Amino acid sequence: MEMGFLQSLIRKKYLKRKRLLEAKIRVSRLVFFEGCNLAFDLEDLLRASAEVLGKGTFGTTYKAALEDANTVVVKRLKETTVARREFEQQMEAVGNIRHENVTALRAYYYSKEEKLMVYDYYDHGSVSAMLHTKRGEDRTPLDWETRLGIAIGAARGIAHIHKSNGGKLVHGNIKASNIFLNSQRYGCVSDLGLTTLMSPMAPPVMRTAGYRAPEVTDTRKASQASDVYGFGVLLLELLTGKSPTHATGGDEVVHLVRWVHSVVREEWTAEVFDVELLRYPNIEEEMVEMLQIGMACVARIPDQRPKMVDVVRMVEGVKRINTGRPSSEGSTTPTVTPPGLEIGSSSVS
Ligand SMILES: Nc1ncnc2c1ncn2[C@@H]1O[C@H](COP(=O)(O)OP(=O)(O)OP(=O)(O)O)[C@@H](O)[C@H]1O
Repeated sequence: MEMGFLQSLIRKKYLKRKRLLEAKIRVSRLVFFEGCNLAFDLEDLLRASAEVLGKGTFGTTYKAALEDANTVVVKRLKETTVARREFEQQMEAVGNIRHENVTALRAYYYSKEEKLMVYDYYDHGSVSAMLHTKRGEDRTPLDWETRLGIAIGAARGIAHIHKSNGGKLVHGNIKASNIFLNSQRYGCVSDLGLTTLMSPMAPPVMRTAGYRAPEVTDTRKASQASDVYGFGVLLLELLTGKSPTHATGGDEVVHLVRWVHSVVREEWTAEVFDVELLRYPNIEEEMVEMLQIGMACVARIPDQRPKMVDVVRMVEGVKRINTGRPSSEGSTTPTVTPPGLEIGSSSVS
């Protein structure tokens, strides 16, 4: 539904405080990051016609069409008690990351009442939408090349995040709705660093729960190892075409990681793969290799998961199988073969 951005900001509980909010919001300014060639101020943003893209863990996300014809995405964060200094520090850490596989944070806004983050808009939608929208209907399937590009790009983006800010940065919310396609059709990771600011105390919603590493469910503390787990679930999602948590027809909710384990243990490995992928010739070996990497990333014990920098080499190696390109200079790609995943058991008929 189209509506003025200001209109959406002040509806419901903000209605009463409309005048106060309008006055206060004009005092603070949008803070832009270097290299951002967008030129607008808060007034423009408030005047823009906005469409709600969705409500997520940390707030509501809008697509805002500015009067200068630029379209941006504005994330309006839920109420949080986080102090200005802490918020600004985290925004600086995130906003200064410039990498082709990480969505650039263009600007942010902080006031006591409002916290906004401004990103580029991706008009193809998220990987989640590409994989799951209109299944069973007439749709163009996400081909294997694109899925490989998503995996490689996302891995590179996460690895870059992990070495940023003195190696201390954690994404904290890896999932398909936070991955987009960049102009080279490689994965691009969005929405980083918010868990640090706003650890959600409420139980995670179902669509987030499937990506959560087991240790995060107890401690609520995301880490680089839990990002690796989330990436592993993303790989399994790309391979199976199934959501991280999905219904089987009855009331039962199935977790993708458990489902993949059980299928691989009890049936042919080939049964796990997305039927939409079966039309592409000669990709079986690559899919099995990718499955092995995914399974290694979702190891239950955090210390047993590979580091993201190694995962990058592994997923890049998968692409080389088909292209026949030599592996990178003396690459020491670790090989991982979880039990029951021998290539011989993967006959796709
Ligand atoms: N830059 C963007 N361009 C296009 N669509 C976006 C962009 N950022 C987010 N979206 C989409 O907007 C919707 C809402 O996003 P939001 O990040 O608020 O929630 P989420 O991804 O579902 O959950 P979470 O808050 O846990 O990340 C999602 O469908 C997401 O894919």
